[in-house]
Amino acid sequence: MSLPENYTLTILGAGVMGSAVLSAILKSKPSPFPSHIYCCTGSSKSADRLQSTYGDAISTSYGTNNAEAVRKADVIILGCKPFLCQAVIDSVKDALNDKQIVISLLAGWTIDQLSSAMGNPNIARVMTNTPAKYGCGTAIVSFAPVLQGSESVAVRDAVMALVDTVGMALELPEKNMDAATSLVGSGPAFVLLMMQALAEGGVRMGIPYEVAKKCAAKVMEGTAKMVQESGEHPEALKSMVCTPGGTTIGGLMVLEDKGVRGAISRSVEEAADIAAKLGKK
Ligand SMILES: NC(=O)C1=CN([C@@H]2O[C@H](COP(=O)(O)OP(=O)(O)OC[C@H]3O[C@@H](n4cnc5c(N)ncnc54)[C@H](OP(=O)(O)O)[C@@H]3O)[C@@H](O)[C@H]2O)C=CC1
Ligand SMILES: O=C(O)[C@@H]1CCC=N1
Repeated sequence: MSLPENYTLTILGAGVMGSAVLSAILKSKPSPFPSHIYCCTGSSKSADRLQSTYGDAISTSYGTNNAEAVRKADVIILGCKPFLCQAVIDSVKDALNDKQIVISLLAGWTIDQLSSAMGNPNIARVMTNTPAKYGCGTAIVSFAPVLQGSESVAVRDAVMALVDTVGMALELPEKNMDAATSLVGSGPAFVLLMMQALAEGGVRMGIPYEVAKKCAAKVMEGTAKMVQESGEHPEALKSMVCTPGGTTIGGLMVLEDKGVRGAISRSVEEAADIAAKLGKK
């Protein structure tokens, strides 16, 4: 199984995540590149907004007109909210066929659920995040059993190339997807809370907010880069910051006293538990 040369891509539910992935694809121009991209929404207002943002790189539709865009699709990126998924699928049911490749961005919906709802076994389940829009997102990809064989290597490569445009795409078994939903999908919100708290600490001590925000963002960016480039364990890098009797060890002791480390780890666990329940509602 492989993708047709000039394939058509339809994003069914091109909201925050669907359009973040669209931006990444348009910017990176992966190969093979779709010859036509359709973006489907629920409302005319959202369709108009997408059309004015992306111009003639895409065609848009909404509501009952989405069926036509879905009928033409070789690849469908499913980007609706989990609780609307069944209704969205039902609204285009007659336009679906079992040769299409479906890339789901949804939290909670398993490959089995998607497969039976869409009448199609060719599912790639993806969890990515909002930084995708800027090409610095993360994505975890799991393939349905029917796409795991050597005869589907071209499809897997095409899907990975498409998804890798968000920044970084890694493959994991589906059993890790709820954890990935939390770590990768929700992760930016957890990090933003930490970033805002760092900035506010600076403001509390007299630094103007705009400067504090820039510093907090750059400290996080720089620290992330240092972890990636050095390959060192974060604890080893952390100990290099701690001068004996100095400022950092004092600040870290407050964080440990308040249980921040456990709270962050448990927030990942809590969000993953919620993800596991989302598709069952
Ligand atoms: N937001 C995030 O950070 C992340 C979200 N996700 C997952 O991504 C998915 C989408 O979330 P998000 O992008 O935030 O949601 P949005 O609400 O931003 O996007 C949903 C999209 O679906 C469209 N839609 C609604 N009804 C229909 C319909 N009948 N037919 C076609 N399209 C329709 C909406 O159009 P309209 O605007 O007209 O209503 C909108 O474009 C979710 O399943 C979520 O779990 C995954 C990782 C991160
Ligand atoms: O909050 C949510 O449910 C979605 C999934 C991951 C990020 N946002």
